Amino acid sequence: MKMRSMTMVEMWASLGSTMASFMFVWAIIQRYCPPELRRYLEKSTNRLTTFFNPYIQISIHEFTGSNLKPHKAYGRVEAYLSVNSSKSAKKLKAEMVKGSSKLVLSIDDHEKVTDEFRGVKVWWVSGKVGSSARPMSMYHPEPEKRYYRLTFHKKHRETVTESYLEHVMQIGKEIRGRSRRRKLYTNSQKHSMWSHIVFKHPATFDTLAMESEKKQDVIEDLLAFTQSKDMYARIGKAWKRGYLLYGPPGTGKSTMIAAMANLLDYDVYDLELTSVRDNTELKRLLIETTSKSIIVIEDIDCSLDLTGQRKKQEKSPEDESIKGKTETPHKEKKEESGSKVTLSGLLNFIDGLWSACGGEKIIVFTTNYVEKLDPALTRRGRMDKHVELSYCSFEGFKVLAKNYLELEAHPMFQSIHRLIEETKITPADVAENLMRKSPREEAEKCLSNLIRALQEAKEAAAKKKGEEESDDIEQANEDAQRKDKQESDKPI
Ligand SMILES: Nc1ncnc2c1ncn2[C@@H]1O[C@H](COP(=O)(O)OP(=O)(O)OP(=O)(O)O)[C@@H](O)[C@H]1O
Repeated sequence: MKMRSMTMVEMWASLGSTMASFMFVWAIIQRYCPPELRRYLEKSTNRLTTFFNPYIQISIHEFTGSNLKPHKAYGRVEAYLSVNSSKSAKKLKAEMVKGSSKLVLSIDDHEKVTDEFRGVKVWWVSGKVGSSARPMSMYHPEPEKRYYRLTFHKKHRETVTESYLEHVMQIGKEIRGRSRRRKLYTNSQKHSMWSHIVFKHPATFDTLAMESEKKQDVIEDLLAFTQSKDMYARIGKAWKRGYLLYGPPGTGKSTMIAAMANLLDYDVYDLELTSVRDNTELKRLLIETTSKSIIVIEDIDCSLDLTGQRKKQEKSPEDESIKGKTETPHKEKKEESGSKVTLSGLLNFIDGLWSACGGEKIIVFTTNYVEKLDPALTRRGRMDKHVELSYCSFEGFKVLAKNYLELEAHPMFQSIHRLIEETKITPADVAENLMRKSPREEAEKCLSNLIRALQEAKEAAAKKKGEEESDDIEQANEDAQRKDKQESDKPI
């Protein structure tokens, strides 16, 4: 027994001295060897260890090369590990994501976690390079480059590369989708590029004042669109759908776009056409939009003189550039935009080759004056669905009364029902009257405000109609007198 323990001690002592000698030799090599020989030795040692090492490693980097955008795969691994392995990790990082009050946990740098998939054990470790390395310059230190490294036994190569990684990507994508904050993009004139803020709008189809049948039709159309990827591929059509929302100001066109984005969980790109310099810039902005998004051009009739352009285009080549016209008798006059976007550029934007890039996109145009639009723009195929938003009906009022006053029925509803059917009032005006001016204001007060507004609107309409009728009579009299005079002036 004594003999055996002596042997162990000796063995450890000899191993220790071998290690020490090896380290010494390695230090000498590092210091005195020419770089070429050192690199050769490093390579050979690496090859040797790899040959004997039964484990395989896969690294997933946040950035590679000169890429400025982080790799999707890195984000998905991060999301996957934050949920699946953060419970077993001993060192975690907690970060507050901008715009959210929730702390997001992820495994800390150089922390190792274990995961299991179909009985296969794998290890993940997070790391970073760059920050501690020599800075590129005092003013431009080399940015930190983070990565995740996956280690597994070589006998599981097939399971890991063919199934496990796909599983991680899939789950990571779902987790990111759930925690994703949607964005509202707009194109700024200065840099002609998209800038964004977090998109938060409370509007839903439930809070939208609109006939329920019409509403249901739009909801079904939108949902059918999102589930029709295969159908679009089969018929060889780009996976996009055009909506034209039209109706008087204050009838809920913008509100409906917000409800659409909330229903589908899409980002919104609010395209200010008058800020787009020309067709090339329009194309570039389109290419930069991501999938699962709604691209909106509001008040299309005010953004460009589309009818004027069409006439000119009939005479001149297609690509003739015409200055964006901002004049409109109905809307506020906008500043001279200097935009050279043409109708053909806009049509290309909707259904040219580039419009198919990215997939799953909805394009929405809004206008107060549908009759002013060029038919080329609104024809089916380009604008697949035309939705009219109109004056408030009694059904619409009931939605607003529920939203604003939490009322589903009230004796005063009867008068409102009668008046609203006889009057043209926008949902925006109804909403304005139903809004409590202070938290203590009684619902009855708001309902009487609305009744008064409806009566005033009815009287104003009757007065206008009376004036128009007397104008018509006056005009008819004048016409008759002129005709009589012409008759009497005729030579007999
Ligand atoms: N159909 C509606 N349902 C619910 N709220 C509405 C509706 N229409 C208007 N509103 C209310 O009126 C406000 C203005 O409406 P919105 O901006 O959606 O109208 P619009 O038709 O887009 O007007 P414009 O043509 O002037 O852009 C909204 O913020 C909302 O509070």
